Amino acid sequence: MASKKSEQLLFGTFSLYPRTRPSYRVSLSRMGISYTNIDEDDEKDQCVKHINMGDVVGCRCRRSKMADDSTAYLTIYAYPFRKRTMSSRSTRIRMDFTFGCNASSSFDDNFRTCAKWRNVVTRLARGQEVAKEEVETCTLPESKRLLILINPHSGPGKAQQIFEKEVAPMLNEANTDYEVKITEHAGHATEIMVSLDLSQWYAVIIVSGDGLIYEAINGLMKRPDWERAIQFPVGCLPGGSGNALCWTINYLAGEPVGEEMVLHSTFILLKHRVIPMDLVVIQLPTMQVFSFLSVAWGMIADIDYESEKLRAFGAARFTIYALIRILRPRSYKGELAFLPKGHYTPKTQQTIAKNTIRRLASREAAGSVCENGVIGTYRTISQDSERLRSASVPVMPMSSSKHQYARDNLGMVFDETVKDENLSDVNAHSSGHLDENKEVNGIGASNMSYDTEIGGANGPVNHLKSNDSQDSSQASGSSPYSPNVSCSLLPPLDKPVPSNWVKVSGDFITVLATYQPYLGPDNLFAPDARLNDGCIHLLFIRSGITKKTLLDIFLSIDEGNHINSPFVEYVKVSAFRLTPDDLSVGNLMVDGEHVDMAPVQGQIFPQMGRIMGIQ
Ligand SMILES: Nc1ncnc2c1ncn2[C@@H]1O[C@H](COP(=O)(O)OP(=O)(O)OP(=O)(O)O)[C@@H](O)[C@H]1O
Repeated sequence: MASKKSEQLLFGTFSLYPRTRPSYRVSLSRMGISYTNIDEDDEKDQCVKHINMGDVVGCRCRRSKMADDSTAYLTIYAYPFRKRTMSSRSTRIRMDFTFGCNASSSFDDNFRTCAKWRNVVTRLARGQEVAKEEVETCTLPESKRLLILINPHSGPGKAQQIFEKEVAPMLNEANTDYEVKITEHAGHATEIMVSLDLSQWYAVIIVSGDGLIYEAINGLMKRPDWERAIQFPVGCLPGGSGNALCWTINYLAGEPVGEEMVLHSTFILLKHRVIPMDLVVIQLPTMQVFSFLSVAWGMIADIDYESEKLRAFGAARFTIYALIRILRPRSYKGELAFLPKGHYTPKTQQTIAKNTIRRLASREAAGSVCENGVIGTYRTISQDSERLRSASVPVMPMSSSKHQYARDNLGMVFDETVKDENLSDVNAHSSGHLDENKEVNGIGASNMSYDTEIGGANGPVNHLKSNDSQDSSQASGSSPYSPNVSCSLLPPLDKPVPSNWVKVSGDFITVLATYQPYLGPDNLFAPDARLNDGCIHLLFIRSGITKKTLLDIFLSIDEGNHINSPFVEYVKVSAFRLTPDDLSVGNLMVDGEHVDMAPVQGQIFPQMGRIMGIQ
């Protein structure tokens, strides 16, 4: 396996722009690109340098603006980890490497060489397999556009600016075609997803907070073809104030969280991976929604909803409001019922094993290796190291016979939108002779149609099929729930839960059902949760604890240590029901959206959706 990764696929002699000397021997393997100075006169800089394929997002061929220059250029864009100054933490930084090919006196020949390298590098950077015998004929991956939905009012109102300044340049580096739509009103993303011709797009990318992701997912579920539509990949970039799903995706991908979030989230998108994501069907008396994040009641819901008035503070609004609510705690009466995944033992009867959480300690990246074209990161967990992402591969094979969306082969487009500042690292040392926008007539044109896609949607998951044992009232046509998803574990809300469910009643400070580790910046509520682990992670805190204890619990959420508290019950379940006693007080939040206070129940639907991420 190791030898296959290091197998040399291509090699050649190049210069390193902007200099024409020395010459470098450059070789390409599945692990990356290595280059060594082979100019005997130049004794400096003789060591082998390596660009890790896992760090590469894209590659472009270019030519000089000088008409008589026959050199063709290959620019590789990579985002390796670098230690931050004055910090033990690492974040990715942008680097570009431009190799000049001048082996022939003919520009066309040199360009063909660069195009061959570009095609192989682009595929490897996206984690696609390239066999040695395919190298000579390898083309760019097929292309479909990304639909970018931007909410101009999310978070501090900077989503559009963030996209234009930080995201668009990276998409261009990776030759990714996209179209931007700015949402015009609340509910617009739902409308777009209800009527979108999904076959024309690779994925929808939400540049907003979790509210717009919720709209997009529920828009897909409103379609007559919802069973297939819900498999349409959704990606996200942090433009809101909470951005819980972005935190989760970065965390589970082994990328840094909380620093340079836009850069790291975009980096993940450019790997073009799609992975399954659990959804939870949430039923209230008058509606049914499809949740990807959480249901919160009590203190956590109060912080989320009532801190809206502090929106201008960005993510800090949650911390400020949490402190206010810890000083003035409220409790709420109700009954919580749930169907545990295994045997449930209340916390008071358990031995609390402190410091045993296998959390991912995401800020302690210790190094990186490349595997399957994706960088894998070792993170320090206590004294051990745990390998993340080693098995990361495209979820949906390109050749899947179940692929439902017609492939869209776009013609060659030389990207006119790439601005000179994308070349700044190179041009800073040059007289700006490279001309990326100049069309290379006829050369390799058939190879230069490009594609943002490696996967696409798979066929629908069978667990969504109707189930006759489902509650009859919902199947009878009198149900307010649409579409008629088979919730075999959930009785009608006005009927008692089955006897194998556990019931807990009394006064609660908060109840949280979540299916993602992060629920917001530094809010690692369920450190063990994964995007597709088939579990609802149910946490609840009962009243009767001191403000100091409550403060300690909240202060330990950023590392996920709160689940070790004897006062925090934590259980993995398949379904739950929450019945508040008094519907006139408190807040109920589904995925951060406020809903009318009412009894609520939910059931997990493993791998119902698709998300762009790396696992
Ligand atoms: N053009 C618009 N004008 C007003 N509201 C909009 C517009 N586009 C979308 N919305 C609404 O804005 C709401 C808030 O968006 P979103 O949740 O994405 O951001 P946020 O609340 O800042 O982030 P987070 O949920 O991460 O805290 C959504 O419920 C959405 O319906």
